[in-house]
Amino acid sequence: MRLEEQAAVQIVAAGRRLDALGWVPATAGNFSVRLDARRLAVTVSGRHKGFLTTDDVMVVDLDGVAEDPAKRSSAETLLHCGIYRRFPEAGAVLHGHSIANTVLSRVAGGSVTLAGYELLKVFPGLPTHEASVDLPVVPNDQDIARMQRGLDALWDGMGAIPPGYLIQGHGSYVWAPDMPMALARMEGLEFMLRCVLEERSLR
Ligand SMILES: CSCCC(=O)C(=O)COP(=O)(O)O
Ligand SMILES: [Zn+2]
Repeated sequence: MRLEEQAAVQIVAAGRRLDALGWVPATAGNFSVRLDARRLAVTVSGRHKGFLTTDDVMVVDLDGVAEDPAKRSSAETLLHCGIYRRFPEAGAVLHGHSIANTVLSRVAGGSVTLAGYELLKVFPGLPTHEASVDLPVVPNDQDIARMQRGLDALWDGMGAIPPGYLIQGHGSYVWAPDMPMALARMEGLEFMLRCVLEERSLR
């Protein structure tokens, strides 16, 4: 199977998985896989991510320019490109809109601290639960290029950058070296966000 076809199959399967978990309601969410040093496979804009076919995946370059100009890539393509440009180890990117990530992103301020959870081990460099990750929360913006510039400025000022972030009132982005690992990170992250939400509701 060609690299593009393999990536499309992985993206279709990821959509089914995240839809089953309720994290891509309506036409929310978008996914991508890096193909090589300058290209990625990404979802077509506006499709329901639980019902994707391989035709709903297209190829763009790291500037977001489509190989097939007849297709329109995700409205958030430049956020995927921003991750692949910045993090050479990133091989797959997932974006979802869960209730937990949306609610927490609205009440959290500039970051959500995840501390003491066994599932922190899904993130790189955290071999124990005795760790803490400050997940950045950035303002939502319909100007995606401007949002990416804000992220780049934020990352410039950070030491260790966690492989994910939240967008206020919008959703989460997570990346990893490949799609299975990106799915694991998203599931781990969403589990911890749900825990944070439930713990807050007990206070
Ligand atoms: C109805 S969801 C609004 C757009 C969005 O946030 C999203 O994740 C999906 O956009 P896309 O263009 O990738 O389908
Ligand atoms: Zn979105």
